[in-house]
Amino acid sequence: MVRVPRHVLRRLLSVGEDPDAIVAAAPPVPLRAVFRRFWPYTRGGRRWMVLLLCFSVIGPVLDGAEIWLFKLVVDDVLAPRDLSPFLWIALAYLGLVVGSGVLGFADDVLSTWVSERFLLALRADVFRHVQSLSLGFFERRRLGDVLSRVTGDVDAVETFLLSGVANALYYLIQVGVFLGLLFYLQWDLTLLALVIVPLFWRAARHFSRLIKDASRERRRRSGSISAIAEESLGNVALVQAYNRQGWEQRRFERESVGKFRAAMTSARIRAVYGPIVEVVEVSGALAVMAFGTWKLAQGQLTLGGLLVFLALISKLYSPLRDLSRLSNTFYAASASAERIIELLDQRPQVVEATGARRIGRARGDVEFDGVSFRYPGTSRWALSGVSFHAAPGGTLALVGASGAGKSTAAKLQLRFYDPDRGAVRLDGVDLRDLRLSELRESVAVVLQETLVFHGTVRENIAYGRPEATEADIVAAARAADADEFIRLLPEGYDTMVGQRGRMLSGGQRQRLAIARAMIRDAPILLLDEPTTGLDAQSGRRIMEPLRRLMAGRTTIVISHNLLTVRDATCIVVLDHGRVIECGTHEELLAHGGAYARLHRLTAATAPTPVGTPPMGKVLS
Ligand SMILES: Nc1ncnc2c1ncn2[C@@H]1O[C@H](COP(=O)(O)OP(=O)(O)OP(=O)(O)O)[C@@H](O)[C@H]1O
Repeated sequence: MVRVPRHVLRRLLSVGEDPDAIVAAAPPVPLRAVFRRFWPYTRGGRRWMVLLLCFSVIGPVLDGAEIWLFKLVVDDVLAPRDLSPFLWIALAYLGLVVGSGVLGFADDVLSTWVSERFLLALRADVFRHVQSLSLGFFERRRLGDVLSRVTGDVDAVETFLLSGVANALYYLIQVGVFLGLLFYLQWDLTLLALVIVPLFWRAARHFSRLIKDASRERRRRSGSISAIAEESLGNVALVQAYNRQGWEQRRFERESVGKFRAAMTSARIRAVYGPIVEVVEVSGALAVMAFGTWKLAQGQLTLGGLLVFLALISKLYSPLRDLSRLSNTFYAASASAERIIELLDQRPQVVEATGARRIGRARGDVEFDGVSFRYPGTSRWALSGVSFHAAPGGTLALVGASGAGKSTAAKLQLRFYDPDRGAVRLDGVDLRDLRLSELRESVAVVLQETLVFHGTVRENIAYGRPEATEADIVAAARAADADEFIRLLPEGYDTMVGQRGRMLSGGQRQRLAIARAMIRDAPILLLDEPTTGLDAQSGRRIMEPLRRLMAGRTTIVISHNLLTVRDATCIVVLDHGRVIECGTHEELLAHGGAYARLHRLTAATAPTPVGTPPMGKVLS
């Protein structure tokens, strides 16, 4: 016999390490913990599961009865050559077939219903949970991997919990029924047939572990593939402009090859496992046949009895084999379950305090009081002892070099993160004591990168306030100076703007964002570089709607556009996370510091303040 060296076998049946893992594998979770975790999602379908269980008992009983009828045909009709009992045996057989058909139909429909309901509940909950996570989670994780968990891995959990359990029970019941019949027929032959069970069990345990490793690697690679696809297709313009298609392709292929290898390892494990199980099974069947033939010769068994016994043995071995295979399926599916559990175990960094306060409509008094903040996992302070105050209706401008901490301050204002030291207050109340939904309702944002959803212009504006009427939408669009261009679009307010608003120009997207903020009618307005990416003319064009939007609201504006900054009630100059200057335009000019330097330079380089070079280049 050819001996395969151990190390070759190990290499064939196990997955290698990946030193440059794009997506890390989820921590292992014991099978029992996986069950406990997902069992609650079966709520609502449990009584139907009991019914399915009854079907599982009835099914094998009907199967057993069919085989029994075969024994009667051999022993009572064929052997004595007597046709008289045939009619009722034939009728019983027909009845059994019809019964099995009806049962099969009910079983198929009901089990699909139970599984799909389970998936519905789980998927909705996973998505709800992911939505509840703080911005920090999404800034750390690869979006594609999260998507692959929410879609692909969720389905695998169903295999684990419902189909898996249902099948396991079904097989167990089959084994029980057939074992009962076999013992009734010939207890000594049955005992001999059962010798193979411990062998089955050992093989299943060993191979399941190998399968689990390979499946874990497969799911991890699926996550990496989704992540790369999402990143490169989402940034297709950048990829093409920099001719990086080849590089992206190689990254994608590297992960795909990883998945392919893991799939091949799984296939090899299953391929080795199949014949091993078969050899065990055939040995058992042969032993039974030999002993059975001896008993037949001794006259201790009829021919019909032996044939039925052998038919039942194959019926018994089939669920036994399926049971041992199922353990492979269980372990494979548990690799996906681990990825879902890891997702569900993520806790939002920002949580609403119990008994959080309601403030109703805020006045718009914003205060940063000695705020220091470090992004999780970093050692540098993004903000350090930052204090400023914006009175209701006032405009506070945050200026500073790139990386000075302006957007971070905006994130803290929206409570995407909590400060490590100090406090951010709204109307004198620490944001941590406020209801999160009320805080967010108090703020309307217009971001640097305007977010436009795939949908109509109308839907995009109404996103700021879903209950807005048609008149509100048009009024907001007019105030945002967007009504005119919207009416020129092919279908006016019903025009689809494409994913991320691709059908619109940068300035049009920006005006749509202003209309959305306008309709929200919040007391606080957060403008993060609202004129970035716009040419001088478009930049100037949105100034007027912006001013209309800012009127009567507390505005925090992060801008390089000195037109907005000049009018601010207070200008805060940030540098490396610290406030280095603070005052009105005139005060800061008179002070002759960083702001005055910037102003001199921008005045010298640009005729109008709109479209000036980034302040970062000057301050840093
Ligand atoms: N999610 C993050 N995780 C870790 N560090 C971050 C994160 N976001 C920003 N930083 C770091 O925090 C610092 C402040 O960044 P921030 O985005 O607030 O700067 P900014 O003043 O808004 O810059 P810009 O004008 O270029 O938008 C930077 O050093 C940046 O590298």
